[in-house]
Amino acid sequence: ETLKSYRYRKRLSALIPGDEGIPIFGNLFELGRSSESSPRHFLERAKAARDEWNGEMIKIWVMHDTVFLPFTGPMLQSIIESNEEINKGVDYDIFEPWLGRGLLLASGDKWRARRKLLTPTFHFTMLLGYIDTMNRHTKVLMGILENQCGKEFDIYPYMKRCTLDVICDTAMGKDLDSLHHPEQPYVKSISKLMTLGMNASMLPHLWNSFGRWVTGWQKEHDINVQTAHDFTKGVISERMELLERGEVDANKKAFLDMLIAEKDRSNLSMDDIREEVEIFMFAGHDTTSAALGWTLWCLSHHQDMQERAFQEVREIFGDDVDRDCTKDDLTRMPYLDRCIKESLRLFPPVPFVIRHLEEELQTGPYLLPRGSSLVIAPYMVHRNERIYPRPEVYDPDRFLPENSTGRHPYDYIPFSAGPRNCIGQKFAQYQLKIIVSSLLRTFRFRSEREFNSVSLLSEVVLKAGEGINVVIEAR
Ligand code: HEM
Repeated sequence: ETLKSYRYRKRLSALIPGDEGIPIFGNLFELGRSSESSPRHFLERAKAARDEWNGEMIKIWVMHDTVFLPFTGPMLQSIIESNEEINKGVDYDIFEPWLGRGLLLASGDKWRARRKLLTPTFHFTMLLGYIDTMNRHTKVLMGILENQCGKEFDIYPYMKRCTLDVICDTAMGKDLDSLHHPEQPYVKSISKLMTLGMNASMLPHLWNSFGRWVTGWQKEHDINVQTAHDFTKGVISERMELLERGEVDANKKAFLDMLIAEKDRSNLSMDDIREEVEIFMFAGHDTTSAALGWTLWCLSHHQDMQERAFQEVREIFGDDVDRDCTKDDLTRMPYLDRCIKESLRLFPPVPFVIRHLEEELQTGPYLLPRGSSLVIAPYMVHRNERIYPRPEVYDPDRFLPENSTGRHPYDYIPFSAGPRNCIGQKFAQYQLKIIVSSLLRTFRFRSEREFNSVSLLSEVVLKAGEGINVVIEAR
Protein backbone atom coordinates (compact mmCIF):
# COMPACT_ATOMS: atom_id res chain seq x y z
CA GLU A 1 0.00 0.00 0.00
CA THR A 2 2.81 2.38 0.96
CA LEU A 3 4.65 1.55 -2.24
CA LYS A 4 1.50 2.10 -4.27
CA SER A 5 0.95 5.51 -2.69
CA TYR A 6 4.62 6.40 -3.24
CA ARG A 7 4.48 5.46 -6.93
CA TYR A 8 1.26 7.35 -7.40
CA ARG A 9 2.70 10.50 -5.78
CA LYS A 10 5.89 10.14 -7.80
CA ARG A 11 3.85 9.99 -10.98
CA LEU A 12 1.85 13.17 -10.27
CA SER A 13 4.80 14.98 -8.77
CA ALA A 14 6.91 14.37 -11.91
CA LEU A 15 4.43 16.53 -13.84
CA ILE A 16 5.28 19.50 -11.66
CA PRO A 17 8.47 21.43 -12.46
CA GLY A 18 11.41 21.10 -10.07
CA ASP A 19 13.79 18.25 -9.36
CA GLU A 20 12.85 15.10 -7.50
CA GLY A 21 16.12 14.68 -5.63
CA ILE A 22 17.95 11.37 -5.44
CA PRO A 23 16.30 7.93 -5.22
CA ILE A 24 14.94 6.95 -1.79
CA PHE A 25 16.20 10.05 0.03
CA GLY A 26 14.73 12.67 -2.29
CA ASN A 27 15.98 16.14 -1.36
CA LEU A 28 16.75 15.18 2.24
CA PHE A 29 20.47 16.00 2.09
CA GLU A 30 20.00 19.39 0.46
CA LEU A 31 17.66 20.67 3.12
CA GLY A 32 18.69 22.87 5.98
CA ARG A 33 18.87 20.80 9.16
CA SER A 34 18.18 23.47 11.68
CA SER A 35 15.34 25.80 12.49
CA GLU A 36 17.59 28.57 11.21
CA SER A 37 18.86 27.16 7.94
CA SER A 38 15.77 25.48 6.53
CA PRO A 39 13.63 28.60 5.96
CA ARG A 40 16.59 30.25 4.25
CA HIS A 41 16.99 27.21 2.09
CA PHE A 42 13.31 27.28 1.10
CA LEU A 43 13.60 30.95 0.12
CA GLU A 44 16.59 30.18 -2.09
CA ARG A 45 14.68 27.40 -3.76
CA ALA A 46 11.72 29.69 -4.31
CA LYS A 47 13.95 32.30 -5.91
CA ALA A 48 15.49 29.68 -8.21
CA ALA A 49 12.02 28.44 -9.18
CA ARG A 50 10.93 32.01 -9.98
CA ASP A 51 14.03 32.69 -12.05
CA GLU A 52 14.13 29.35 -13.87
CA TRP A 53 10.53 28.65 -14.78
CA ASN A 54 8.51 31.53 -13.43
CA GLY A 55 7.51 29.16 -10.66
CA GLU A 56 5.09 29.95 -7.87
CA MET A 57 5.56 26.73 -5.93
CA ILE A 58 8.38 24.46 -4.88
CA LYS A 59 8.21 20.74 -4.26
CA ILE A 60 10.41 18.77 -1.94
CA TRP A 61 10.79 15.05 -1.38
CA VAL A 62 11.88 14.07 2.10
CA MET A 63 12.37 10.31 1.85
CA HIS A 64 8.90 9.10 0.87
CA ASP A 65 7.07 12.28 1.90
CA THR A 66 6.05 14.85 -0.68
CA VAL A 67 5.86 18.48 0.37
CA PHE A 68 4.57 21.39 -1.72
CA LEU A 69 5.19 25.02 -0.83
CA PRO A 70 3.31 27.56 -2.93
CA PHE A 71 4.61 31.10 -2.49
CA THR A 72 2.02 33.35 -4.10
CA GLY A 73 -1.56 34.13 -3.06
CA PRO A 74 -3.16 32.75 -6.23
CA MET A 75 -1.35 29.42 -5.82
CA LEU A 76 -2.64 29.20 -2.26
CA GLN A 77 -6.23 30.00 -3.10
CA SER A 78 -7.53 26.46 -3.50
CA ILE A 79 -6.09 25.18 -0.22
CA ILE A 80 -7.02 28.27 1.76
CA GLU A 81 -10.61 28.29 0.50
CA SER A 82 -11.19 24.56 0.74
CA ASN A 83 -13.86 23.44 3.17
CA GLU A 84 -12.71 19.83 2.87
CA GLU A 85 -8.92 19.98 2.98
CA ILE A 86 -8.71 21.28 6.52
CA ASN A 87 -6.64 18.58 8.15
CA LYS A 88 -3.32 19.34 9.74
CA GLY A 89 -0.01 17.68 8.94
CA VAL A 90 1.38 14.98 11.22
CA ASP A 91 4.00 17.44 12.43
CA TYR A 92 1.69 18.56 15.19
CA ASP A 93 1.18 15.03 16.51
CA ILE A 94 4.04 15.48 18.90
CA PHE A 95 1.97 18.05 20.78
CA GLU A 96 -1.02 15.77 21.17
CA PRO A 97 -0.30 14.37 24.67
CA TRP A 98 -0.14 17.94 25.94
CA LEU A 99 -2.73 19.76 23.83
CA GLY A 100 -5.10 16.97 22.87
CA ARG A 101 -7.05 17.57 19.69
CA GLY A 102 -8.76 20.86 20.40
CA LEU A 103 -9.66 23.44 17.76
CA LEU A 104 -6.18 24.11 16.41
CA LEU A 105 -5.37 20.44 15.86
CA ALA A 106 -8.83 18.94 15.35
CA SER A 107 -9.88 17.56 12.00
CA GLY A 108 -13.09 16.83 10.07
CA ASP A 109 -16.42 17.08 11.87
CA LYS A 110 -14.89 17.56 15.28
CA TRP A 111 -13.18 20.70 14.00
CA ARG A 112 -16.43 21.97 12.42
CA ALA A 113 -18.38 21.48 15.66
CA ARG A 114 -15.71 23.10 17.83
CA ARG A 115 -15.24 26.06 15.50
CA LYS A 116 -18.97 26.73 15.65
CA LEU A 117 -19.00 26.41 19.41
CA LEU A 118 -16.01 28.70 19.97
CA THR A 119 -16.65 31.43 17.42
CA PRO A 120 -18.98 33.42 19.74
CA THR A 121 -16.14 33.70 22.27
CA PHE A 122 -14.48 36.15 19.93
CA HIS A 123 -17.60 38.10 19.23
CA PHE A 124 -17.14 41.85 19.31
CA THR A 125 -18.86 42.30 22.69
CA MET A 126 -16.72 39.61 24.29
CA LEU A 127 -13.60 41.30 22.94
CA LEU A 128 -14.61 44.58 24.55
CA GLY A 129 -14.57 42.83 27.92
CA TYR A 130 -11.02 41.61 27.27
CA ILE A 131 -9.69 45.13 26.59
CA ASP A 132 -9.68 45.98 30.32
CA THR A 133 -7.68 42.87 31.08
CA MET A 134 -5.19 43.73 28.35
CA ASN A 135 -4.75 47.25 29.75
CA ARG A 136 -4.27 45.93 33.25
CA HIS A 137 -1.44 43.58 32.36
CA THR A 138 0.14 46.20 30.11
CA LYS A 139 0.42 48.49 33.16
CA VAL A 140 2.25 45.78 35.07
CA LEU A 141 4.60 45.34 32.13
CA MET A 142 5.35 49.06 31.99
CA GLY A 143 6.15 49.15 35.68
CA ILE A 144 8.61 46.31 35.29
CA LEU A 145 10.26 47.74 32.16
CA GLU A 146 11.01 51.02 33.93
CA ASN A 147 13.81 49.20 35.71
CA GLN A 148 15.45 48.29 32.43
CA CYS A 149 15.98 51.81 31.10
CA GLY A 150 19.32 52.79 29.61
CA LYS A 151 20.94 49.39 29.06
CA GLU A 152 20.65 46.79 26.34
CA PHE A 153 18.43 43.82 27.24
CA ASP A 154 16.34 41.13 25.62
CA ILE A 155 12.76 42.35 25.76
CA TYR A 156 11.25 39.15 24.38
CA PRO A 157 10.81 37.28 27.70
CA TYR A 158 8.86 40.25 29.06
CA MET A 159 6.57 40.26 26.05
CA LYS A 160 6.05 36.57 26.50
CA ARG A 161 5.11 36.83 30.16
CA CYS A 162 2.76 39.71 29.47
CA THR A 163 0.90 37.88 26.69
CA LEU A 164 0.81 34.75 28.82
CA ASP A 165 -0.77 36.70 31.66
CA VAL A 166 -3.33 38.23 29.29
CA ILE A 167 -4.34 34.92 27.74
CA CYS A 168 -4.46 33.13 31.09
CA ASP A 169 -6.70 35.83 32.50
CA THR A 170 -9.02 36.03 29.49
CA ALA A 171 -9.14 32.30 28.80
CA MET A 172 -9.30 30.99 32.35
CA GLY A 173 -10.05 34.00 34.50
CA LYS A 174 -6.83 33.31 36.39
CA ASP A 175 -4.31 36.01 37.19
CA LEU A 176 -1.08 34.09 36.66
CA ASP A 177 1.10 37.18 37.12
CA SER A 178 4.09 35.58 35.44
CA LEU A 179 5.49 39.07 34.95
CA HIS A 180 6.26 39.02 38.66
CA HIS A 181 6.64 35.25 38.98
CA PRO A 182 8.55 33.90 35.97
CA GLU A 183 9.67 30.82 37.87
CA GLN A 184 6.22 29.31 38.28
CA PRO A 185 6.05 25.61 37.43
CA TYR A 186 3.30 26.08 34.84
CA VAL A 187 5.18 28.84 33.03
CA LYS A 188 8.32 26.77 32.96
CA SER A 189 6.59 23.61 31.85
CA ILE A 190 4.83 25.10 28.82
CA SER A 191 8.01 26.79 27.71
CA LYS A 192 9.84 23.47 28.07
CA LEU A 193 7.14 21.62 26.14
CA MET A 194 7.49 23.99 23.20
CA THR A 195 11.23 23.39 23.05
CA LEU A 196 10.83 19.63 23.41
CA GLY A 197 8.22 19.57 20.65
CA MET A 198 10.48 21.52 18.35
CA ASN A 199 13.47 19.26 19.04
CA ALA A 200 11.38 16.20 18.31
CA SER A 201 10.51 17.49 14.87
CA MET A 202 13.99 18.76 13.94
CA LEU A 203 16.30 16.05 15.29
CA PRO A 204 16.19 12.71 13.44
CA HIS A 205 17.30 10.70 16.49
CA LEU A 206 14.07 11.78 18.19
CA TRP A 207 11.86 10.65 15.31
CA ASN A 208 11.13 7.28 16.91
CA SER A 209 9.95 6.33 20.36
CA PHE A 210 13.12 4.42 21.21
CA GLY A 211 15.24 7.50 20.55
CA ARG A 212 12.93 9.64 22.63
CA TRP A 213 13.04 7.17 25.48
CA VAL A 214 16.77 6.49 25.51
CA THR A 215 17.73 10.19 25.42
CA GLY A 216 15.45 11.01 28.34
CA TRP A 217 13.30 13.20 26.10
CA GLN A 218 10.18 11.17 26.89
CA LYS A 219 10.61 11.36 30.63
CA GLU A 220 11.13 15.09 30.62
CA HIS A 221 8.18 15.51 28.29
CA ASP A 222 5.83 13.45 30.45
CA ILE A 223 6.75 15.28 33.63
CA ASN A 224 6.06 18.64 31.99
CA VAL A 225 2.77 17.50 30.45
CA GLN A 226 1.70 16.40 33.93
CA THR A 227 2.60 19.78 35.44
CA ALA A 228 0.72 21.67 32.72
CA HIS A 229 -2.37 19.46 33.02
CA ASP A 230 -2.43 19.63 36.80
CA PHE A 231 -2.42 23.38 36.60
CA THR A 232 -5.20 23.73 33.99
CA LYS A 233 -7.34 21.09 35.69
CA GLY A 234 -6.97 22.92 38.98
CA VAL A 235 -7.95 26.23 37.43
CA ILE A 236 -10.99 24.70 35.71
CA SER A 237 -12.35 23.10 38.89
CA GLU A 238 -11.72 26.30 40.82
CA ARG A 239 -13.61 28.28 38.21
CA MET A 240 -16.51 25.82 38.18
CA GLU A 241 -16.88 26.22 41.92
CA LEU A 242 -16.81 30.01 41.68
CA LEU A 243 -19.44 29.94 38.94
CA GLU A 244 -21.64 27.62 40.95
CA ARG A 245 -21.46 29.92 43.93
CA GLY A 246 -22.20 32.89 41.65
CA GLU A 247 -18.94 34.58 42.63
CA VAL A 248 -17.67 35.44 39.16
CA ASP A 249 -17.74 39.11 38.31
CA ALA A 250 -20.23 39.53 35.43
CA ASN A 251 -17.91 42.02 33.76
CA LYS A 252 -14.98 39.69 33.91
CA LYS A 253 -16.17 36.71 31.96
CA ALA A 254 -13.53 34.27 30.83
CA PHE A 255 -13.57 32.15 27.74
CA LEU A 256 -13.68 29.11 30.01
CA ASP A 257 -17.04 30.25 31.46
CA MET A 258 -18.61 29.87 28.07
CA LEU A 259 -17.26 26.34 27.72
CA ILE A 260 -18.52 25.42 31.18
CA ALA A 261 -21.93 26.87 30.33
CA GLU A 262 -22.02 24.76 27.16
CA LYS A 263 -20.80 21.64 28.92
CA ASP A 264 -24.10 19.79 29.10
CA ARG A 265 -25.74 21.07 25.95
CA SER A 266 -22.74 20.27 23.75
CA ASN A 267 -21.78 17.14 25.62
CA LEU A 268 -18.30 18.31 26.56
CA SER A 269 -16.24 16.26 28.99
CA MET A 270 -13.79 17.82 31.43
CA ASP A 271 -11.00 16.74 29.12
CA ASP A 272 -12.71 18.40 26.14
CA ILE A 273 -12.82 21.64 28.08
CA ARG A 274 -9.24 21.29 29.21
CA GLU A 275 -7.97 20.66 25.71
CA GLU A 276 -9.62 23.81 24.38
CA VAL A 277 -8.21 25.89 27.20
CA GLU A 278 -4.79 24.38 26.60
CA ILE A 279 -5.03 25.19 22.87
CA PHE A 280 -5.90 28.81 23.55
CA MET A 281 -2.99 29.19 25.89
CA PHE A 282 -0.69 27.64 23.32
CA ALA A 283 -1.99 29.41 20.20
CA GLY A 284 -2.58 32.71 21.91
CA HIS A 285 0.55 33.69 23.77
CA ASP A 286 3.75 32.81 21.95
CA THR A 287 2.41 34.06 18.62
CA THR A 288 1.40 37.40 20.07
CA SER A 289 4.67 37.82 21.95
CA ALA A 290 6.63 37.09 18.77
CA ALA A 291 4.57 39.74 16.97
CA LEU A 292 5.29 42.22 19.77
CA GLY A 293 8.98 41.41 19.85
CA TRP A 294 9.35 41.81 16.09
CA THR A 295 7.36 45.04 15.99
CA LEU A 296 9.63 46.52 18.63
CA TRP A 297 12.67 45.25 16.75
CA CYS A 298 11.45 47.01 13.60
CA LEU A 299 10.58 50.27 15.34
CA SER A 300 13.88 50.29 17.26
CA HIS A 301 15.73 50.29 13.95
CA HIS A 302 13.57 52.87 12.20
CA GLN A 303 13.56 55.98 14.37
CA ASP A 304 11.64 58.13 11.91
CA MET A 305 8.82 55.63 11.77
CA GLN A 306 8.83 55.18 15.52
CA GLU A 307 8.59 58.96 15.92
CA ARG A 308 5.68 59.13 13.51
CA ALA A 309 3.85 56.36 15.36
CA PHE A 310 4.59 58.11 18.66
CA GLN A 311 3.17 61.42 17.35
CA GLU A 312 0.03 59.63 16.27
CA VAL A 313 -0.42 58.11 19.72
CA ARG A 314 0.38 61.43 21.39
CA GLU A 315 -2.40 63.11 19.42
CA ILE A 316 -4.78 60.70 21.10
CA PHE A 317 -3.51 60.63 24.67
CA GLY A 318 -1.60 63.90 25.05
CA ASP A 319 0.81 63.58 27.95
CA ASP A 320 -1.46 61.30 29.92
CA VAL A 321 0.55 58.10 30.14
CA ASP A 322 -1.88 56.44 32.53
CA ARG A 323 -5.15 56.56 30.66
CA ASP A 324 -6.36 53.16 29.49
CA CYS A 325 -6.60 52.52 25.80
CA THR A 326 -10.23 52.24 24.67
CA LYS A 327 -11.77 50.55 21.69
CA ASP A 328 -12.23 53.99 20.09
CA ASP A 329 -8.59 54.89 20.59
CA LEU A 330 -7.63 51.75 18.73
CA THR A 331 -9.40 52.93 15.59
CA ARG A 332 -7.38 56.13 15.58
CA MET A 333 -3.95 54.65 14.96
CA PRO A 334 -3.74 54.00 11.23
CA TYR A 335 0.01 54.53 11.04
CA LEU A 336 0.75 52.22 13.96
CA ASP A 337 -1.56 49.76 12.26
CA ARG A 338 0.62 49.80 9.17
CA CYS A 339 3.79 49.45 11.25
CA ILE A 340 2.39 46.34 12.91
CA LYS A 341 1.16 44.99 9.59
CA GLU A 342 4.57 45.43 8.02
CA SER A 343 6.26 43.76 11.01
CA LEU A 344 3.94 40.76 10.58
CA ARG A 345 4.82 40.68 6.89
CA LEU A 346 8.56 40.63 7.40
CA PHE A 347 8.47 38.45 10.50
CA PRO A 348 5.27 36.41 10.41
CA PRO A 349 4.94 34.82 13.87
CA VAL A 350 3.62 31.61 12.32
CA PRO A 351 5.97 31.16 9.36
CA PHE A 352 4.73 27.78 8.14
CA VAL A 353 1.46 25.88 8.50
CA ILE A 354 1.18 22.33 7.22
CA ARG A 355 -1.91 20.64 5.80
CA HIS A 356 -2.19 16.99 4.92
CA LEU A 357 -4.04 16.42 1.64
CA GLU A 358 -6.80 13.83 1.95
CA GLU A 359 -7.66 14.03 -1.76
CA GLU A 360 -6.07 15.34 -4.92
CA LEU A 361 -6.13 19.10 -5.08
CA GLN A 362 -5.95 21.29 -8.15
CA THR A 363 -3.59 24.16 -7.39
CA GLY A 364 -3.11 26.58 -10.25
CA PRO A 365 -2.20 24.38 -13.24
CA TYR A 366 -1.04 21.47 -11.07
CA LEU A 367 -2.81 18.48 -9.63
CA LEU A 368 -1.30 17.75 -6.21
CA PRO A 369 -1.41 14.11 -5.12
CA ARG A 370 -3.42 13.02 -2.09
CA GLY A 371 -1.29 12.01 0.86
CA SER A 372 1.18 14.84 0.35
CA SER A 373 1.80 17.85 2.56
CA LEU A 374 0.83 21.29 1.44
CA VAL A 375 2.46 24.14 3.29
CA ILE A 376 0.80 27.50 3.77
CA ALA A 377 3.88 29.61 4.31
CA PRO A 378 3.37 33.28 5.20
CA TYR A 379 7.14 33.52 5.46
CA MET A 380 7.63 32.54 1.80
CA VAL A 381 4.78 34.62 0.38
CA HIS A 382 5.71 37.71 2.38
CA ARG A 383 9.32 37.56 1.21
CA ASN A 384 8.52 37.01 -2.44
CA GLU A 385 10.15 39.94 -4.24
CA ARG A 386 7.64 39.81 -7.07
CA ILE A 387 4.93 40.71 -4.57
CA TYR A 388 6.97 42.87 -2.21
CA PRO A 389 9.90 44.53 -4.01
CA ARG A 390 13.05 44.60 -1.83
CA PRO A 391 11.30 42.31 0.63
CA GLU A 392 13.89 42.66 3.40
CA VAL A 393 13.25 46.42 3.70
CA TYR A 394 10.84 47.53 6.44
CA ASP A 395 8.34 49.94 4.93
CA PRO A 396 4.92 50.36 6.58
CA ASP A 397 3.70 52.41 3.62
CA ARG A 398 3.50 49.25 1.55
CA PHE A 399 0.12 48.95 3.22
CA LEU A 400 -1.21 52.33 2.15
CA PRO A 401 -4.31 51.62 0.06
CA GLU A 402 -2.69 53.10 -3.05
CA ASN A 403 0.32 50.82 -2.62
CA SER A 404 -1.73 47.68 -2.07
CA THR A 405 -3.57 47.60 -5.37
CA GLY A 406 -2.78 44.57 -7.44
CA ARG A 407 -1.93 42.46 -4.44
CA HIS A 408 -3.93 39.26 -4.16
CA PRO A 409 -5.89 38.85 -0.89
CA TYR A 410 -3.74 35.82 0.00
CA ASP A 411 -0.48 37.62 -0.69
CA TYR A 412 -0.71 38.74 2.94
CA ILE A 413 -1.58 35.93 5.33
CA PRO A 414 -0.03 36.31 8.81
CA PHE A 415 -3.21 34.85 10.32
CA SER A 416 -3.72 32.36 7.48
CA ALA A 417 -7.13 32.84 5.81
CA GLY A 418 -10.29 31.01 4.82
CA PRO A 419 -12.37 28.75 7.07
CA ARG A 420 -9.34 27.60 9.07
CA ASN A 421 -7.90 31.03 9.74
CA CYS A 422 -6.84 32.33 13.15
CA ILE A 423 -9.85 32.61 15.40
CA GLY A 424 -7.94 34.97 17.68
CA GLN A 425 -6.94 37.47 14.98
CA LYS A 426 -8.95 40.43 16.31
CA PHE A 427 -8.00 39.61 19.86
CA ALA A 428 -4.34 39.62 18.87
CA GLN A 429 -4.64 42.88 16.94
CA TYR A 430 -6.25 44.67 19.88
CA GLN A 431 -3.60 43.38 22.20
CA LEU A 432 -0.76 44.36 19.89
CA LYS A 433 -2.02 47.89 19.51
CA ILE A 434 -2.71 48.33 23.22
CA ILE A 435 0.72 47.14 24.26
CA VAL A 436 2.76 48.86 21.52
CA SER A 437 0.92 52.18 21.83
CA SER A 438 1.34 52.13 25.62
CA LEU A 439 5.03 51.38 25.31
CA LEU A 440 5.50 54.19 22.79
CA ARG A 441 3.77 56.66 25.10
CA THR A 442 6.33 56.01 27.83
CA PHE A 443 9.53 54.81 26.21
CA ARG A 444 11.78 55.51 23.27
CA PHE A 445 13.30 52.39 21.71
CA ARG A 446 16.60 51.94 19.95
CA SER A 447 18.98 49.16 19.12
CA GLU A 448 22.73 48.88 18.86
CA ARG A 449 22.59 45.97 16.44
CA GLU A 450 22.15 45.54 12.70
CA PHE A 451 18.53 45.22 11.63
CA ASN A 452 19.13 42.27 9.33
CA SER A 453 21.84 40.64 11.44
CA VAL A 454 19.30 38.86 13.58
CA SER A 455 19.06 35.11 12.96
CA LEU A 456 15.58 33.83 12.30
CA LEU A 457 14.62 30.62 14.02
CA SER A 458 11.61 28.98 12.54
CA GLU A 459 10.30 27.13 15.55
CA VAL A 460 6.54 26.77 15.81
CA VAL A 461 6.73 30.54 15.91
CA LEU A 462 9.37 32.69 14.28
CA LYS A 463 11.95 33.72 16.86
CA ALA A 464 15.08 35.83 16.97
CA GLY A 465 18.08 33.58 17.66
CA GLU A 466 19.79 36.17 19.86
CA GLY A 467 16.58 37.54 21.36
CA ILE A 468 15.12 40.99 20.77
CA ASN A 469 17.91 43.15 22.12
CA VAL A 470 16.93 46.76 22.51
CA VAL A 471 17.65 49.80 24.65
CA ILE A 472 14.73 51.74 26.09
CA GLU A 473 14.68 55.21 27.55
CA ALA A 474 11.91 57.07 29.33
CA ARG A 475 10.40 59.82 27.14
C1 HEM B 1 -0.11 37.81 16.25
C2 HEM B 1 -0.67 36.78 16.83
C3 HEM B 1 -1.19 35.56 16.11
C4 HEM B 1 -0.83 35.05 14.91
C5 HEM B 1 0.21 35.56 13.94
C6 HEM B 1 -1.65 33.87 14.70
C7 HEM B 1 -1.60 33.08 13.57
C8 HEM B 1 -2.39 31.97 13.36
C9 HEM B 1 -2.34 31.15 12.19
C10 HEM B 1 -1.40 31.35 10.99
C11 HEM B 1 -3.26 30.16 12.33
C12 HEM B 1 -3.55 29.02 11.37
C13 HEM B 1 -2.81 27.81 11.89
C14 HEM B 1 -2.98 26.58 11.08
O1 HEM B 1 -3.69 26.58 10.07
O2 HEM B 1 -2.36 25.56 11.50
C15 HEM B 1 -3.89 30.36 13.62
C16 HEM B 1 -4.88 29.56 14.14
C17 HEM B 1 -5.41 29.70 15.39
N1 HEM B 1 -5.17 30.72 16.28
FE1 HEM B 1 -3.92 32.27 15.98
N2 HEM B 1 -2.47 33.70 15.78
C18 HEM B 1 -2.24 34.72 16.65
C19 HEM B 1 -2.89 34.94 17.87
C20 HEM B 1 -3.86 34.14 18.39
C21 HEM B 1 -4.55 34.38 19.63
C22 HEM B 1 -4.33 35.59 20.52
C23 HEM B 1 -5.40 33.32 19.83
C24 HEM B 1 -6.35 33.06 20.97
C25 HEM B 1 -6.78 33.95 21.78
C26 HEM B 1 -5.25 32.43 18.71
C27 HEM B 1 -5.92 31.24 18.56
C28 HEM B 1 -5.87 30.47 17.43
C29 HEM B 1 -6.63 29.23 17.28
C30 HEM B 1 -7.52 28.59 18.33
C31 HEM B 1 -6.36 28.75 16.00
C32 HEM B 1 -6.93 27.51 15.34
C33 HEM B 1 -8.17 27.88 14.55
C34 HEM B 1 -8.77 26.71 13.80
O3 HEM B 1 -8.06 25.77 13.46
O4 HEM B 1 -9.97 26.77 13.56
N3 HEM B 1 -4.32 32.97 17.84
N4 HEM B 1 -3.34 31.48 14.22
